[in-house]
Amino acid sequence: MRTHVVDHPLVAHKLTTLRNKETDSPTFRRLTDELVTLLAYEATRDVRVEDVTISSPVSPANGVKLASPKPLVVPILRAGLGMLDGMVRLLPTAEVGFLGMIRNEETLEASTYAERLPEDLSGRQCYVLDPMLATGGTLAAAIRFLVDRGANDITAICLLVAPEGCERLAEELADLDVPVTIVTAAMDEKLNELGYIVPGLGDAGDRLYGVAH
Ligand SMILES: O=P(O)(O)OC[C@H]1O[C@H](OP(=O)(O)OP(=O)(O)O)[C@H](O)[C@@H]1O
Ligand SMILES: O=c1cc[nH]c(=O)[nH]1
Ligand SMILES: [Mg+2]
Repeated sequence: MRTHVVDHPLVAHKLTTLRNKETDSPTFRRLTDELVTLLAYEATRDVRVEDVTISSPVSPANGVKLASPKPLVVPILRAGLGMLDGMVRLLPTAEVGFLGMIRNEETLEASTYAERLPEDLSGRQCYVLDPMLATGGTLAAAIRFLVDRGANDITAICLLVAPEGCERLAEELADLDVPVTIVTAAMDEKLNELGYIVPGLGDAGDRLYGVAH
């Protein structure tokens, strides 16, 4: 597993405002959207393209277009939905599949409550969207789900990751012969006793959409 922390002043600037507990929900949603587009720029460095020749107003020109099969973007509900628009702005031809997952706030175990994905993911480049990689349980389960469907090229975009979650993910995925890349705006310090990322930004889903319970 490869973890790529995007080191860019605009990313750091937007992330600082996201972390601020005074930032309201509309601003949080807008900044999430903007930040994802910056992270997606890095995450799609290896997106597959094919050669094309077009005619400019002046002469023929060789170029590229996004290749088939189309990339698949998978937001993990709920909070990952806040990252979808920013991602498909960069990959307009991508298809979108959905995974609904929830972490039990007492046991910290992740469970899946909804799934709408293509049956066969072999040969597809998959981009998973989830703002928070905390204990890593949610992302590990999501990636296993995609691999069971045949995915073998997976990149996850997370706003924030915790070192404990990255370690667990690397261990849990060690038996899957599938390269996984994590692209993130920051590797934070640690998890607290409630499984929240420190300093983190709080509950991403609640800050995007309001308190769920
Ligand atoms: O790495 P983990 O310890 O598994 O935690 C991370 C998960 O927790 C949050 O989702 P949550 O369960 O709060 O659902 P929500 O998106 O509906 O708020 C977050 O969006 C991740 O999916
Ligand atoms: O810090 C955290 C951990 C899990 N889920 C969140 O939304 N935030
Ligand atoms: Mg939540």
